[in-house]
Amino acid sequence: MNREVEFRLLDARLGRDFPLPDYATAQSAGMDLRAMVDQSLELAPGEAQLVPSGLAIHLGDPAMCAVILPRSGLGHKQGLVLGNLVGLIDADYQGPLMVSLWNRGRLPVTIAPGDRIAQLVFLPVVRAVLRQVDAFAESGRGQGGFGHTGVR
Ligand SMILES: O=c1ccn([C@H]2C[C@H](O)[C@@H](COP(=O)(O)OP(=O)(O)OP(=O)(O)O)O2)c(=O)[nH]1
Repeated sequence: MNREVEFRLLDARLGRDFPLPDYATAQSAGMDLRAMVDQSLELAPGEAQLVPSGLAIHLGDPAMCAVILPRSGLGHKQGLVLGNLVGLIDADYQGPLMVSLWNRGRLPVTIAPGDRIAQLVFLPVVRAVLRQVDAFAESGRGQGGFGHTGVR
């Protein structure tokens, strides 16, 4: 199912010098986000910087959110991941989409204007209402967790 999400172009180079965000294949889950920086930037090993995507989105529907995720190739090969590990975009957020880029590798990484640096995935959200109780009804698992079922 396709849902419409409003977005604003904050950088005139998007759609002119660089493609607008789009799905790379018919079944891609993520839209690539580009580094809309004025000039190339270098991330030293261990360094994180907030990089503008040149876009703002407004989901406007509490049953949706979006997440910013690393690109697998960049993360695995160059160690370029996200400083917040995953970026969560709230339905009521209308500001610029920023990408926290973190070089977790051992070598510097150079980012050029327009480089595809991360991906944006839209997800459904279920919002819970908490109900306080004195005790839980028995579930069978109880408090078992953190490996209580063993490794094999
Ligand atoms: O990688 C990210 C993560 C978040 N955001 C924007 C959208 C999100 O809705 C807003 C706030 O994010 P979050 O709630 O995760 O941040 P916070 O540190 O809890 O700040 P706040 O107090 O502003 O909610 O910042 C981004 O642009 N990029």
